[in-house]
Amino acid sequence: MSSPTPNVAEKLESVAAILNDAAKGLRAGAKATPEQHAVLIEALKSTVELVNEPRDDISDVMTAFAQGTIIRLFIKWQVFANIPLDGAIPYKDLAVKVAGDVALISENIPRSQQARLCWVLVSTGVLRQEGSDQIAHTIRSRAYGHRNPLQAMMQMGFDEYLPPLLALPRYYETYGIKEPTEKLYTVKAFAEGKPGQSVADITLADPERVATFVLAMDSMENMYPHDGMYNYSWVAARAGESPDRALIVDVGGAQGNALQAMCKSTPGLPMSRCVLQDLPEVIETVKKIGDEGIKGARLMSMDFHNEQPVKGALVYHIRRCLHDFGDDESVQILQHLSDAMAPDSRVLIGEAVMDNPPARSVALVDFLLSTVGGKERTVDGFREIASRAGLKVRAVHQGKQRGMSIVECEKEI
Ligand SMILES: C[S@@+](CC[C@H](N)C(=O)[O-])C[C@H]1O[C@@H](n2cnc3c(N)ncnc32)[C@H](O)[C@@H]1O
Repeated sequence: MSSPTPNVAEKLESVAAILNDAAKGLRAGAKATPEQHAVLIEALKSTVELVNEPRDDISDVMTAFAQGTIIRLFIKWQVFANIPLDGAIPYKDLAVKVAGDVALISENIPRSQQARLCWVLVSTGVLRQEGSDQIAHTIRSRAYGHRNPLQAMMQMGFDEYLPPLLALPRYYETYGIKEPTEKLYTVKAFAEGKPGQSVADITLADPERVATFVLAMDSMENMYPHDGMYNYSWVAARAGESPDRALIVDVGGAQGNALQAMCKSTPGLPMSRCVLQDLPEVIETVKKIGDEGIKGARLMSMDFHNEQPVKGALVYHIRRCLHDFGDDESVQILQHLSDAMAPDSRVLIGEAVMDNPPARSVALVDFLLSTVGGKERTVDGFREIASRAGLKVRAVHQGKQRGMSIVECEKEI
């Protein structure tokens, strides 16, 4: 490492203080809040980046490639599922168990190969080796052992986003170096050899992909909390005015976690006056395996590219949907809400609002979204699409955690 500059030295001292606090908290038995955890992770990552030299960056990138690929393979081959939750298992027993589940492994992958793959994860602390021949879970690997939102998130990240990234050089050679906003000619469609098909059509053609997508949404709920950004008490206060009026319509609301959080944190806001809207495949899944709480809402299949079927609701909430689309389509989606609104209705857009330059997580998501024709936006970007849809931004409500805000819009009169 070259000698640190004073700035780097100061930064290292400030990280030392953060680490000291974290260690004290651990000793006192306190569980870090999500905000404290985020501060710690950001401090550690940004410090590594301060001292990294190019060869360290390259090594980090290669490690991430290898680790992500092996985790994905191990999910597919049921390797994580066959490591006991407590204690270790000899590599040779694991190979036999996995071979029992997936014939391909016994034929094509020698036992030693499994250890080689495990060793990468052992070297990065995802798995733990005991002695010279046994392997065990760590807190970082257990979640990949069974079907759950985090496992689905990892699977979706790899399967849905890596192929378009690998296709980017060819994509730009083919279409030229410009913003990929064409909804039928996305990087994803190109990567899958399906130019001319929308991302939704490509994904919806495969029910397994949809199921993984729906499940992965659940883990994103924790990454993008609902609470603390917007106070819905004014909606509850108006519930008695007209009993037939929908109070909140959650457009593209997936399994309804946002509605559940709103009703839970707002006394007097009844779920029965809320509407959960999503594509038919998603609404059917919610009807079958959704939380009991959300089944109290009106569950409505729809397509937000078409006319909004619920007219005059007090609030149209649309969270983490517009970022999947370029400006023209987002304007069209907002226009359908604008057309359905009463003069006192509000549209609440839940999205990351980008700073310039944006935080790491927002910049990353924005880049990934570019492969499906979507984008994150700055406040001005939201003002522009709102105004094109006949709406005016009243306020931007920011949460404690960066990465999610509510952009509150009203009809422009
Ligand atoms: C990124 S998810 C966001 C889900 C949820 N609002 C949240 O904040 O976690 C986008 C949602 O939009 C839904 N969606 C996509 N296209 C749609 C369409 N044309 N009409 C209605 N919903 C759609 C998806 O099924 C998915 O549930």
